[in-house]
Amino acid sequence: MTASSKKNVVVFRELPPDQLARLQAAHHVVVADPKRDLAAFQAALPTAHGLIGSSYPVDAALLDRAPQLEVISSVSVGVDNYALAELHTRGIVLCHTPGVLDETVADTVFALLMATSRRVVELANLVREGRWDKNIGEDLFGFDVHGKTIGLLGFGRIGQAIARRAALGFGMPVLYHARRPVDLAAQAPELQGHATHTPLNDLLARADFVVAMLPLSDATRGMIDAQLFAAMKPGAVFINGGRGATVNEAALLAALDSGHLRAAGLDVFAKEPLPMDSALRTHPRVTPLPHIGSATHETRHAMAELATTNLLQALAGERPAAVYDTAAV
Ligand SMILES: NC(=O)c1ccc[n+]([C@@H]2O[C@H](COP(=O)([O-])OP(=O)(O)OC[C@H]3O[C@@H](n4cnc5c(N)ncnc54)[C@H](O)[C@@H]3O)[C@@H](O)[C@H]2O)c1
Ligand SMILES: O=C(O)[C@H](O)CO
Repeated sequence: MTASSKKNVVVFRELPPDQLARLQAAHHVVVADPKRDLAAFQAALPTAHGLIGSSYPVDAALLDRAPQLEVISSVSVGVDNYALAELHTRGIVLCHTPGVLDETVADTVFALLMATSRRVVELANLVREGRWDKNIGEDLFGFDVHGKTIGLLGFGRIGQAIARRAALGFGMPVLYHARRPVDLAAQAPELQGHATHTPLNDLLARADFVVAMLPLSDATRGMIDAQLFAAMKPGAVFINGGRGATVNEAALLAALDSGHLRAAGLDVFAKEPLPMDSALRTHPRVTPLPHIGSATHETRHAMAELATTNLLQALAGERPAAVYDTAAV
């Protein structure tokens, strides 16, 4: 890399040292997290050719401050933080991290299935708090996971990884709702005979576990509302591993409080971190997690590595490994 071909990169969320070093070897790098030092971040934008980071909204006003921007590399698979149409209009490439986190996020979702149905957190607290003074009674029994029907809202990369665990590990029939049926023979032959594309209301009426693994878009914002909760089987468990804003949280609380839903396991919320006054934080039948779907050492490193590769490729004028098609929105 010659001095003249070096470009200006702004790292707006911490990267592992080895990935930061890859960027620094090739380009001029400024590390500026807008949540810690907004002024430093904004000062770096006018000359930035590339941005890399996550969990920060990139809107038209921010893009106006960055007239030289060529590429944004998100260290996430979800792209709901980015003004997609603006990026398309301005010819700015958007990269993300599909694939490398599928199995880890599916593990997290399964942890929520197990925790909600077997009351893991509630019963661990009983032991911790010194309340295990006799054998537990039926009032604290759980609900089997194996053999139950799972209904997936969203059957993409991660939805299919959840389906593999459910069908092949736990003997669960899989129903799914997606924008279009998946060609299982070509894309997921191991799920042939196990997973069925199902009309939404039919899925909701039959599933013991309804698992949302949807991206957030204009079409999915607030999609899981009072009507959908009412259509779920009485006693169903609801799990959300996609994005919080796909759910109407007041409607979810009402479905829990009426006893219609057995429990909910949530990794994502409409507002994150979850506000202290949210009833979801302390509800006895909600297992809340702090958006940890992909949060293992191995997977977060793999995401950072892919995002760094994407950025380096784009700045070198090559097609990055994982480009998000902003024209498709
Ligand atoms: N909790 C976490 O930490 C975590 C981690 C990774 C991803 N996610 C979220 O999960 C989402 C899904 O990731 P993926 O890699 O599986 O994506 P994907 O693009 O492979 O799959 C998305 C699925 O949703 C379906 N879908 C999209 N819009 C729909 C609509 N309007 N109605 C019905 N179905 C619709 C698609 O048909 C597809 O089946 C991400 O966009 C991200 O928001 C969360
Ligand atoms: O979209 C993703 O990759 C996860 O939600 C982490 O932000």
